[in-house]
Amino acid sequence: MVHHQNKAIREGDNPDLTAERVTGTFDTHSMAAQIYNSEAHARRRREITEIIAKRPELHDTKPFPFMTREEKILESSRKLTLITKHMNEIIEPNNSNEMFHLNNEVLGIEGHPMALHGIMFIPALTAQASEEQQKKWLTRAINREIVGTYAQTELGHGTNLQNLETTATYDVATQEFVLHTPTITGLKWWPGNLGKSSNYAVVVALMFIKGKNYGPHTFMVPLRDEKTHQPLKGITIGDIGPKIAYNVTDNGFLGFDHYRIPRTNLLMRHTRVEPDGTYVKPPHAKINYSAMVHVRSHMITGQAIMLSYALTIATRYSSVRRQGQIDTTQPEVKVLEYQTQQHRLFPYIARAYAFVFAGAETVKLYERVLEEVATGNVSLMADLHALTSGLKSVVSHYTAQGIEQARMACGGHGYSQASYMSEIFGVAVGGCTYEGENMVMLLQLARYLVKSASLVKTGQSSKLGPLVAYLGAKSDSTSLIDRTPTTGFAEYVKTFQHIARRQTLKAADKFFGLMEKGEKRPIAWNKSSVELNRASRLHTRLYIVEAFVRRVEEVADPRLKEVLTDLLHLHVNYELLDMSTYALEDGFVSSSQLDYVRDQLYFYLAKIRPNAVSLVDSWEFSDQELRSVLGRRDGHVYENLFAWAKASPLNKTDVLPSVDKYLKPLMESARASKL
Ligand SMILES: CCCCC/C=C\C/C=C\C/C=C\C/C=C\C/C=C/C(=O)SCCNC(=O)CCNC(=O)[C@H](O)C(C)(C)COP(=O)(O)OP(=O)(O)OC[C@H]1O[C@@H](n2cnc3c(N)ncnc32)[C@H](O)[C@@H]1OP(=O)(O)O
Ligand SMILES: Cc1cc2nc3c(=O)[nH]c(=O)nc-3n(C[C@H](O)[C@H](O)[C@H](O)COP(=O)(O)OP(=O)(O)OC[C@H]3O[C@@H](n4cnc5c(N)ncnc54)[C@H](O)[C@@H]3O)c2cc1C
Repeated sequence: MVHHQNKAIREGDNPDLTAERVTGTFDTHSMAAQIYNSEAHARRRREITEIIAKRPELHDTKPFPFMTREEKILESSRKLTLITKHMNEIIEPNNSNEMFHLNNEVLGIEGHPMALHGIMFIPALTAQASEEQQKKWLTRAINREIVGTYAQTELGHGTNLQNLETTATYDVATQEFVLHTPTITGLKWWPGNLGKSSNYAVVVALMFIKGKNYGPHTFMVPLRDEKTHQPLKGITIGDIGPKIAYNVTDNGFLGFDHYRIPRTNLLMRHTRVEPDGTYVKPPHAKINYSAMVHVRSHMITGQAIMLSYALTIATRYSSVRRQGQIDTTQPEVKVLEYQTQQHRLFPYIARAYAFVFAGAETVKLYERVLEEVATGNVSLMADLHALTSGLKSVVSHYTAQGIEQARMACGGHGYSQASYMSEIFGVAVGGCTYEGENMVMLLQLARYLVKSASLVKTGQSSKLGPLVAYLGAKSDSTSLIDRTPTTGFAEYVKTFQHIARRQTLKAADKFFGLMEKGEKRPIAWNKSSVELNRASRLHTRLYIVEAFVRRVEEVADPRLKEVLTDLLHLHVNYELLDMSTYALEDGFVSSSQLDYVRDQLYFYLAKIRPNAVSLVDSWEFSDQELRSVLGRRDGHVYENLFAWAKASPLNKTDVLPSVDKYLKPLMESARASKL
């Protein structure tokens, strides 16, 4: 038995796909350890996949696209119950990374009845509930004695939290908060699993004490009877209906009619209200936004995974799909041979790697900030907020674009739900909206950048934090890309720094200039906001490049280092071309330098070509996790597409009731009228 570098090779696979794997120059298990940030976790992922493969009760009973929403929810609940019961036989207790993988394999990406329970409800209680409150609720939540969600967004307001309409008015006499929804637009709207599954929620409401509005605060609120699951008196609750995707999650609505909860249901780790109504303010005004920051920090990796699902499907399929010739004397080629196909897919493969490396750094910073905040040190909260706001927006935007490119790269079959592309796109693109609409979050980062620009302009660059220190540096007069002997990636990084710095300072100048001309601050802000968001994007893309460079520098295995270096070359050249307007407009990069960048791009497309399949295989998605006929590991696409079509519910009978009822009579009457 030959041992190949690519560990996905099996006998009996489509030979076209095997041929791709044989050309791989690096060990895919070792690359998985880079992607999943540790050899141990990558190994555990494989072990978990194997355990699941041997347990048919954890497999889908039929393809998701053939199920109704109700069937999917039932099926998902069945599997959720099983994995909850048998969790300790499959994953290490309380290992959230393993849990994430188990969920993706068994439950899939369309959500499940406890999605928000793990992603936001438990994190909100962990970060915001006092020790005493945690004893009361957190243990029950972890044991799944209760199921919760995070209810913040309303029908009328999602972005502007200060204008939420749900109120929590403190009644000193009874020591209770009275939750109330005064209008239709004040109904909570969107919270995942609120509609039908949760019996508790962390609810965000404007807190009023003795007539004073203290702004948004978080409350632990029982919604349904723990025994009957019936809504409690004073609660109006239900599902908001089908969405673009993610339909196994019952996003819901919620209204309160003068609904009373004890004072002690205000989450009081950082904020307190004494029995007499005295308010004790938190060490940082936005400390109770932590559940959002938790998801924003983790969703970078989540988005990278969804982008990689689509790229795995498209790259494997492009290796078995033959269409047309390049040399007309030769047989039809794999569509992956076309430079246009490579240009469509490979830069996104590089982006997916870049995103997962940036995501790992973000989670590390998040965990550090979480620990520090627990001890009262809030000094890094603003940096983390700025970083995650930018990354969340940039990564989800390019992820959606990349998935759509991958879908189109699969031609007509990409449009079939057999590819699973539409669901992957629908789920991923939700990330552009949830946890803060992308434009809004870019503007949050812009506030941080403008403050930093102001330090530069006032000669206080030494006060800049590490993430923005480059703003205080001076650029060379022009980029030295292609002008110096090999300088690694340093020249590219300097060029991206120049572009981000120039745009940030320019946008800040515009904003400050408008104010100097007499515009009020918010008007000046609005009139500068497109330019400010451009700065936020460029700053974030610089961060992503730097995270990629940092990772490649750390890699010791020479084979991995070589292919990751190739990917990084592709990434920096592609990114620079993509933002070339900024580079050209002040002459920092010349058009002849861009020709060099273009040549480099084409060179690295060709260099990566033999490793393309191995690069996507390295994510080690099982067929169960991918749920795509086109993306099958074995490459046997056509026979399985035919089997899939035959299994379509419409093919259960040869003649549909609709034909009997309508089409047959229509044709019969048409024939009769001709007689
Ligand atoms: C392996 C582990 C697996 C874990 C799995 C985890 C994730 C998996 C991946 C994917 C997730 C999958 C599924 C989840 C699906 C859906 C869940 C969705 C949930 C939701 O959408 S919940 C609702 C989210 N809503 C929002 O995000 C609303 C957006 N709006 C806001 O955040 C705020 O309104 C605002 C825009 C930030 C403004 O805040 P506001 O208080 O009104 O503003 P100002 O008073 O003007 O203050 C601005 C001021 O405050 C600073 N600030 C704001 N936020 C923070 C913060 N969080 N930390 C620190 N500082 C903050 C800001 O910087 C400004 O400071 P200035 O100094 O400039 O004044
Ligand atoms: C799949 C999904 C799951 C969700 N899950 C949850 C959940 O579990 N819990 C929960 O509470 N919520 C949830 N949400 C709600 C989500 O967080 C909000 O929809 C999101 O924060 C955007 O708010 P919005 O809908 O009010 O958009 P809006 O703010 O109305 O945005 C509309 C447009 O206005 C622009 N805009 C708004 N304000 C500004 C501004 N200040 N400056 C410039 N432009 C602006 C936006 O950029 C956008 O183009 C979910 C949403 C989705 C799609």
